Amino acid sequence: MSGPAASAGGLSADLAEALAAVAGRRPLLVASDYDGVLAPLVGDPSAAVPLPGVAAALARVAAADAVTVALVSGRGVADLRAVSGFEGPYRWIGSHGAEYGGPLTAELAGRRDVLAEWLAPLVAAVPGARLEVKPASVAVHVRQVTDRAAAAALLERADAAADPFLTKKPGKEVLELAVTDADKGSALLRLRDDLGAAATVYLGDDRTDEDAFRVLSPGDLTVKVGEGETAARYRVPDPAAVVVLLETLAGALD
Ligand SMILES: O=P(O)(O)OC[C@H]1O[C@H](O[C@H]2O[C@H](CO)[C@@H](O)[C@H](O)[C@H]2O)[C@H](O)[C@@H](O)[C@@H]1O
Repeated sequence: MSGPAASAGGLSADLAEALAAVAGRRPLLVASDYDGVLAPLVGDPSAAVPLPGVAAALARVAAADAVTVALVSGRGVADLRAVSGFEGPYRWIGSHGAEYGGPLTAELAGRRDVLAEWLAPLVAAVPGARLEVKPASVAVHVRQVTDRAAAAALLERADAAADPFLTKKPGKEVLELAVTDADKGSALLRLRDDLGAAATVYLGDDRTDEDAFRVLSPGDLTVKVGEGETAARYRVPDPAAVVVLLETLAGALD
């Protein structure tokens, strides 16, 4: 991954150069994760709103000729649309890739509901823990659990009891148990192929984004937001730097 040398606006000089280079490739796919990238992490998932400037920068990028913007989230698409407030000609990929072109089947919802019913009493027993029922998964959130030992024990219990037909998706202060094996990497490749994209930009901050970073090629541009090991080529410190990155990309595309 690139070194820390900073340029104007807080982007490293090599990232700024890479953005200028990728802006010349069309069709171009610009895809981003949501939580922790376009919206800072907060205690209540329903309060995670985009940073000022994000919506305008995304719209500028999407207005460029032969550029597609995609939102690729662990959230369900309906939730992502509502919480982000984004409106634009975007591709919406939710539930870690399980929601690609429309809603999921009732059969999957039934399996998810059984799972939610089983997890509910475990979560209710831990003050501050939160159960989020999503289209293809159930998420056990512990960000607001002050007893950290109890938080860890809850996540371990949910992890250990999950049957082999579920896909475990650990994330930031959360463990999701999914009823599909979809992942962001497979969804991103599908979208890239559907669009015939010559290059892809992907921004992400969490473990599930590593699936996307890993499937992309050296000619693509991958950016990890924040600390931690990553397969991404570049790094920015936080969502505020993502706004600068998107504005820089929009400027290069104009
Ligand atoms: O793929 P993403 O768009 O990054 O979504 C990942 C998960 O994001 C949400 O949880 C995370 O953000 C919350 C709000 O800031 C935070 O409270 C929580 O601790 C984080 O794990 C969302 O609630 C999940 O459904 C997404 O899968």
